[in-house]
Amino acid sequence: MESLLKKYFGYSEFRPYQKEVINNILQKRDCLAVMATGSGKSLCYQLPPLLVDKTAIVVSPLISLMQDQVMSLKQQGIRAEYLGSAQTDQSVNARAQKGEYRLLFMTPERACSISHSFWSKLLQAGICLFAVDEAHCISEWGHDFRVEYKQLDKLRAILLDVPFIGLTATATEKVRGDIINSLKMDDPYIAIGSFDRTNLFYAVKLLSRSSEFIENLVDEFSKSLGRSGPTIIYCTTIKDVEQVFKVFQDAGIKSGMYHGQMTNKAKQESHRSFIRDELQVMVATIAFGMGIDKPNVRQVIHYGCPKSLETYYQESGRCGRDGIASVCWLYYTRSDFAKAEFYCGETKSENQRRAVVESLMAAQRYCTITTCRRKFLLDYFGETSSTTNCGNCDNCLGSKKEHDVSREAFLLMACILSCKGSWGLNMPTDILRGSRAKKIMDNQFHKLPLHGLGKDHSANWWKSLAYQLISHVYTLETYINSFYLCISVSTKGKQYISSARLDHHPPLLLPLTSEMINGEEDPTITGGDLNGLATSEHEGFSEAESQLYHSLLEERTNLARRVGTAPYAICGDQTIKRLALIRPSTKARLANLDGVNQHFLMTHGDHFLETISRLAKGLNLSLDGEANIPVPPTVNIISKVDLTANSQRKLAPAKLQAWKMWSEDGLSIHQIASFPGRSAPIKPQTVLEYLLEAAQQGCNVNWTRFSEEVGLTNEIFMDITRAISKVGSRDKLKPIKDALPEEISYTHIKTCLTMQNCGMSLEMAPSPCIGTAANDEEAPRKVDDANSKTTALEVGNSLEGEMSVSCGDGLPLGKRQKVDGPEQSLTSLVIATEDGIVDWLKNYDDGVPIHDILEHFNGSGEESVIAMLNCLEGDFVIYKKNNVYRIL
Ligand SMILES: Nc1ncnc2c1ncn2[C@@H]1O[C@H](COP(=O)(O)OP(=O)(O)OP(=O)(O)O)[C@@H](O)[C@H]1O
Repeated sequence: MESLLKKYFGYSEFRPYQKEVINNILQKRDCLAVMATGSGKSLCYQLPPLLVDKTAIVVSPLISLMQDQVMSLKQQGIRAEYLGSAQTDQSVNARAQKGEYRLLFMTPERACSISHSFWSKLLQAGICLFAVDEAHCISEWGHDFRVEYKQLDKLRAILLDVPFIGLTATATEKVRGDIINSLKMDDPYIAIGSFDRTNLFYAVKLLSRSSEFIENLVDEFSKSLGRSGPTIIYCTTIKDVEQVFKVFQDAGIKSGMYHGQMTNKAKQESHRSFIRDELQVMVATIAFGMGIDKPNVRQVIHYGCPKSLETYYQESGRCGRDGIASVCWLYYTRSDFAKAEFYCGETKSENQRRAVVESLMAAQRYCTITTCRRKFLLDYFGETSSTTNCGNCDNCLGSKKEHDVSREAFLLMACILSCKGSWGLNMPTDILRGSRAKKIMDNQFHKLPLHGLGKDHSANWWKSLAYQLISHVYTLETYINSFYLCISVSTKGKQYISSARLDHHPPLLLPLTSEMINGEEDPTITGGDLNGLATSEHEGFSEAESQLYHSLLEERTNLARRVGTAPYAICGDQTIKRLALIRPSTKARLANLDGVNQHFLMTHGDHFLETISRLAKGLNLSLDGEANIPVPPTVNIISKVDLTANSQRKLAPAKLQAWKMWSEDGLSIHQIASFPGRSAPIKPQTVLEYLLEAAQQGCNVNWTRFSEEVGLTNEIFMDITRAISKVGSRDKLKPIKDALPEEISYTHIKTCLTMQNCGMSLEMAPSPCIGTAANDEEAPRKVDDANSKTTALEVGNSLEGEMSVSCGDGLPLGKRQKVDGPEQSLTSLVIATEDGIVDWLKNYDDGVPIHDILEHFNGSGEESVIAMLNCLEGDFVIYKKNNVYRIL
């Protein structure tokens, strides 16, 4: 499963719940996935068809959404299409029913009207799942109810044995129940992921709806231009869209607009330009809601509070779907909350009306709280969050000091209680401000002792206080007759009142909102907060890397234009970030990056490698920077010096020091162990291990000298080689030791294995050293092998001049790997070839670490095996995850 994830999507790991959902789908179980926007729900229905080679049907509410998904999937080398009126290719229908597409998208209307014969043919070809995307549209309790979604249950009777999958980012418990019932799901597997979009910064501000505000917004945006990334500005009315769009356009900012009164063609053009990064800003109504699949939107600004908290979560969730830090600003006016009646206009049932009103109230709360906004959102969606300070919203970051508002809170709550009956917030506010309006006089409220006691604060100040009291549950706001908000004092509030008197109140500390401090709605905007975004996106970049990142983004845009697709469909911003940070120089390194899939590598790999190399040179940046993922050295021919230098960097200081003392200073193992400069002597065995590891890592070792020191004779070397052959494995030392005479020690075995690991064949085996610790110049003795056909010494003799052998010595492969005659079977040396590696890796689903691969292919040198692995990786035949190689 992981292999296909890497091959098609470029990712090396599943995100939470993806694997579980996929496994359940494969077992044909219905599933409901409620996972945050941008959490990777799509993958749950995209991967199964590739795993089982059947078609996945995906029902999606909007043509534009389907078109974008199909475009991206095609860029990933996946056969995908959509059925619908906008489909211009006449052959799609016929090909679809033959099962030619792995993913087939359609609207709910289309799904319900498709002929029986289409379904039966496609069923014959194979349907692996029926996914309902944006499944909350099925529920009257959802914020986006669509009648046509309700019809989908009809398909259960046709698509027998096909698992149904509901996917949504926003579903309260009620909505979840509705989805399950409506789709007639049978004991579904339910995955409820976190709603927390940790990369999003949330902020809210009360605004004064004025041209001054919009101009300020444009100013602020212009300051961060070029760094702020694609932005959506959502407006609540078409009039606002047109006004905001005009100001942005007049300021020379590449902007587009999108609303329901535009022609389809104009909407499509606007949408297309935005996803192709031709526009910096899209000013839109909710019509540009879930239809936008662009993962690199960096800011979502709401000019006016949306009609529900679900809508806000969904729209703000368009931002930063690729996981990069992004910003969501909401500017609201109080009049936004007086629209309940308007929003209920099209509702059909009392249930729907209540749902609409409750969601609007929740949105209002979200705007007016002074506590953590993230926590509020999470609580609303039923997720318990332990933190009260997320550190990534305006309320958590702002230094809102608490003030004692006991007197004012007492007055307001006492006034609400005195009014009795069901009044909105205006009534107690007006009473406190000393109003003598008709409604006050008619109700005799001017005679209340509290009348006029709150003159020193504006009406808005009192309303803000009221919202604070609501969010701290001293007061409550409830709807009467669905639309009219009525304020009352909660039990907690009543307890407070009873503990206080007119002239003495226990302290009540609450943070003041900006409008309580500034007095009025504020036409200024955020004061540089939009700028903050640009910095966070470039976290971890040096100046030059940031330049490279932007040039690569530009390169991707140009490439996308040539190919006729959206830049994000070529690869995500995260991938471009990795490219700018790591700057791979070879295909293997490129393949190893998260986000790089086979299609990208094959289609654009060379182009990006060449671009990175050229741009990095111009910016004086080295290639192959430090990656989080360790990358094997791409060695074809590496000189001894290079390799040793490399290895030295990898060795721990103590080991490196031991190796230097032994090889450069000529000290013996014993001398090193008890070297006077050492704070405490170490065991000779430890020194020996250090030296063997240094050799494994590529440091030059004079094996003649080493063998002399450890008493490894030629006979012993041969005996060990034979024992390994008999045992059939090099994995464990004990069985090898048991197969040998007593006098042959573990040290001998380890030395012999290390020599083999270092690519030494018998041919290269240092002859005199394997003699009897005599001198190196001594003529080689002839040692009979078990079959007494030929001798190691005779073969080894020919290389006598190369007694000092380094691993990774750059010797021609053939020369190093050659093992003559019977020695080959005798020693079980396995020579690496690309096919051989692939065949062998096929046996290990969980992959094999490099160490084991080298150990298995003991007939080849480390660098040649790594070079082969690199080639295979670059060709997307194998891939590496957590330093383990697997077949793709
Ligand atoms: N396992 C993964 N590793 C890394 N990135 C992933 C993984 N799965 C998905 N993604 C990426 O996450 C981003 C969001 O994924 P996706 O579009 O599936 O989100 P979604 O949950 O369907 O969001 P929405 O509710 O907005 O439709 C995409 O860029 C996708 O490529």
